[in-house]
Amino acid sequence: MDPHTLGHPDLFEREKAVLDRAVAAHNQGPDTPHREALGELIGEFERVIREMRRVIGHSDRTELELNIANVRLRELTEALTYQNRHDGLTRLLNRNTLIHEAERLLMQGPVALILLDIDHFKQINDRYGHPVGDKVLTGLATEIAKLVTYPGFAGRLGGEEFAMVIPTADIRQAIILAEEASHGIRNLRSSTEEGLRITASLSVTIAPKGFPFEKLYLCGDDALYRAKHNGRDRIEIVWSPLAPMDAPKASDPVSAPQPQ
Ligand SMILES: Nc1nc2c(ncn2[C@@H]2O[C@H](COP(=O)(O)OP(=O)(O)OP(=O)(O)O)[C@@H](O)[C@H]2O)c(=O)[nH]1
Repeated sequence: MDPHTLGHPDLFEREKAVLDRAVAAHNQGPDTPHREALGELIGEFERVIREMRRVIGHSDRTELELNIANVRLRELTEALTYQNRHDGLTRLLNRNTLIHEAERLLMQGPVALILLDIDHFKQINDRYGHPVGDKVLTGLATEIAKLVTYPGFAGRLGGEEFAMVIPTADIRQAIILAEEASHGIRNLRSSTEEGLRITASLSVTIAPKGFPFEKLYLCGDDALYRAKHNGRDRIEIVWSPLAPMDAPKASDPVSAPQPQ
C-alpha cells in the first residue's frame, strides 16, 4: 500500500499517466532545448505531486485522529451521563434523576410511589462490616430493579432508602409490587451472610396526574416513618396523598383519587 494514500485510491492516477508519457517522450527525444525544458517541467511536476501527496496524507491523518478523538469524546460523554444519572454502588437511578423522572411521569399521568428503607441497617454494618452492608444494598437494588418495568423505574434515594416509581392509577398494583419487594428483601439473607436477617419498611402512595412529586414524597416519607414506628418489616399504605389543603380547586387540572 502506498503510504501516501493511506489505503485510499490514488488521487493522482491521471497526472501520473501524463507524467509517465512525458518521461517516456523525454527519454526517447533528441537532445534539444525543448527536451531540456521538458525535463525541467517533469521535475517540477513530480515535486508538486509529491508535495500534494504529503499535504493530503497529513490531512488524512488529522481527520483520522479527529475521528478517534470524536469517538472517545462520545464514549466519555456517555460514561459521564451515566455516572451523573446513576448511583455508583447500586447502579440504580440516583436521587436527583429519580426525582426528575418521577416529576416527568407525573406530568403524563397518575403515579404510584413505593418507598423502601432497610430496617436496622446500621446494625448490619456494625455486626457484619461495611462490605456486607454494601452487598445487601446491591442485592436489594437488583431485587427491586427486576420488579419494575419501563416506563416505571427504581432508584436509590440515599443511604439505605430506595424507591420504585410506577405510572399507574391502580394502587393495588403498587401494593402487590411492594409485597413482592418486601418478600424478595427477606430472601436476600441467603445470598449474603449466614444468619443475617434483612427486612425493610415500605410505604405505598399514589397521586393523580399533575400532583407535585415533592408532596407525594413527603406523604410517602411520613408513611414510611409510621411503618418504622409501628414495628418495621411492614407496608404502610396511603390511599390518597391529598391533604385537605391540597384538595383540588375547580380550576386545578388534577382530581383526587378515591380510596379503593
Ligand atoms: N454499607 C453501607 N452503609 C451505608 C451506606 N450509606 C449509608 N450507610 C449506613 O446506613 C446506616 C443507616 O443507619 P440509620 O439511619 O440509623 O438507620 P437504620 O439503622 O437502618 O435504622 P432504621 O432505619 O430506623 O431501621 C448508617 O450506619 C450509614 O452509615 C452505604 O453506601 N454502604
